[in-house]
Amino acid sequence: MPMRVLISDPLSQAAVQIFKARGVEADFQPSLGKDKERLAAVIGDYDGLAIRSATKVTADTLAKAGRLKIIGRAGIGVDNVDVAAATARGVIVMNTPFGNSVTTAEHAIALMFALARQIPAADASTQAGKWEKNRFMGVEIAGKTLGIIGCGNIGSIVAARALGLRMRVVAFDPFLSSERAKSLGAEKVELDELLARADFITLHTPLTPQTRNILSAENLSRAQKGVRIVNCARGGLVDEDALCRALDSGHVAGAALDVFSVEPATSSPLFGRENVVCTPHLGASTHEAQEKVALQVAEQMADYLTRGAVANAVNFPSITAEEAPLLRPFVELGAKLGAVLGQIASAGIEKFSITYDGAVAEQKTKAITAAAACGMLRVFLDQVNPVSALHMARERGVMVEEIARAVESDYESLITVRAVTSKDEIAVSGTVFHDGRPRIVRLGEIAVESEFAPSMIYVTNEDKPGFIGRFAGLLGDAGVNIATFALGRDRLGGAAVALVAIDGPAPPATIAALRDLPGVKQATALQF
Ligand SMILES: NC(=O)c1ccc[n+]([C@@H]2O[C@H](COP(=O)([O-])OP(=O)(O)OC[C@H]3O[C@@H](n4cnc5c(N)ncnc54)[C@H](O)[C@@H]3O)[C@@H](O)[C@H]2O)c1
Ligand SMILES: O=C(O)CC[C@@H](O)C(=O)O
Repeated sequence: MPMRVLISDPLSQAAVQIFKARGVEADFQPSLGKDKERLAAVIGDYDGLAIRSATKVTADTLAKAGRLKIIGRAGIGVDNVDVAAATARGVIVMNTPFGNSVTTAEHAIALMFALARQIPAADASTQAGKWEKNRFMGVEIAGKTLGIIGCGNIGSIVAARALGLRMRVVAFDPFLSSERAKSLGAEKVELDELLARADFITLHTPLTPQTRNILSAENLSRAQKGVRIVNCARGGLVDEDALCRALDSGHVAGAALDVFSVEPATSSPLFGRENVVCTPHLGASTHEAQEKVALQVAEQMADYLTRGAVANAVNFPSITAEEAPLLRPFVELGAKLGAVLGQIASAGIEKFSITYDGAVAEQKTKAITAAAACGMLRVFLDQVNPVSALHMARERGVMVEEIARAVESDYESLITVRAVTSKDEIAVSGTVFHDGRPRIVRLGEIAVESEFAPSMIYVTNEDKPGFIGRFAGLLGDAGVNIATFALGRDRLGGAAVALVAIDGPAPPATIAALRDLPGVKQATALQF
């Protein structure tokens, strides 16, 4: 039976030709993705689903997709796909990480000019026959400072364009090395400095727990008076209510938004303001970019469906069918240990190392290393996959080291991941017992044994009487149910760690309150 792909969003028709040429049947139904029920009714007939951003692939949709093997996103963000549910069902999710970068960077620059010269309001006024020459006084771009939050593919292109416009560029990105910043012609700074110096701020990060509301009321208040903000990345990076208040007070002189916390955004308190420019998530919408991403996604999907080749998958490590059963639990362990490092790191990671002790050192450790680096990077980058993780780490100036030793330890196999940050060094070790389940067995130098749970809290504190009672009491008062509680310390009265599995994600307010408990040095919510 021929492979069948459904194209449920408005992709370039060029994709259909590629599928046909590769012997894959393609149904082009570009508005189907907006109709959740119709999509659920037909999805069971397809091996592949090619989408942009309108189709929401939920766990419910996936539950009806018995035949589905692959979801191809013609674009970057896969936040409209429940990747965890797809992974659980063995469905590969792939994207096209670079095809629309230039186009989106150009949109950010276009929005910056629109803001600086009030072009939309001036256009409306002129076309209404008013000729209000004195009403629209703009600001010059040259000589101004552009603050780029998130300097990956798109942020780097924006930096190059801004330098060409004779702007000064400062960038905040925990994964940007000073050398890389220098080669881009930008100055690497911390967020506070960026806020204090930027005349224009442009956002180019994925939406993650760390970046949600990165422009919060507090951070907006730290920005220069008269700052102008551009968001072409993801809704949710800017606190929209706080932005309204800052625009009302005049602290923020203007904002240009391509993305919104709820999309489609058909109403918003931000609408109707002269100093706000809005576009309906058009960042990637050029003929050139759409042609590129459609061709690329069709090639990648056809390659997988006809030859089993995987490229740009966000949820699939490269392991052969024979290696899979032996390697899978260690790959899972590596990914989770990496995710711990990424989440507890308090500063940019400069070096990442992974040490294999015992039997695991004889395995195909490259796949585990890739999974571990991917787990760490995925905290910061939404399109990283195990195949690209090491390349992306190096590209961001992170040194990666792998050490395999056939030495004896307390465990048959022990994996330790270690990160050197600009502030400190952190390490976490784990193993897989005979039940096949990965466990943490050491945090830093402190032994502590815990299985992984979807939501956990990691705390480091001074080993003093009364701490555990206060800790558990605080969680209880916040309605947070403890599933398991693992403790360790280096010596009586020394440094202690707690690793607590909880039922559901930790509320940020609870984590903040934990940090205020006497003796607590660090409290971090972990998600796996
Ligand atoms: N508006 C659109 O139509 C459109 C089009 C394409 C991409 N996008 C979005 O633009 C964003 C950037 O895309 P990209 O291809 O440049 O991604 P990228 O992964 O190449 O770059 C993202 C950068 O953000 C940095 N980052 C992560 N967490 C951070 C944090 N807490 N603080 C500061 N920096 C952080 C990463 O280190 C990385 O360098 C994505 O969210 C993507 O979905 C939007
Ligand atoms: O497909 C689109 O129009 C938006 C794409 C963009 O948000 C992306 O993440 O690539």
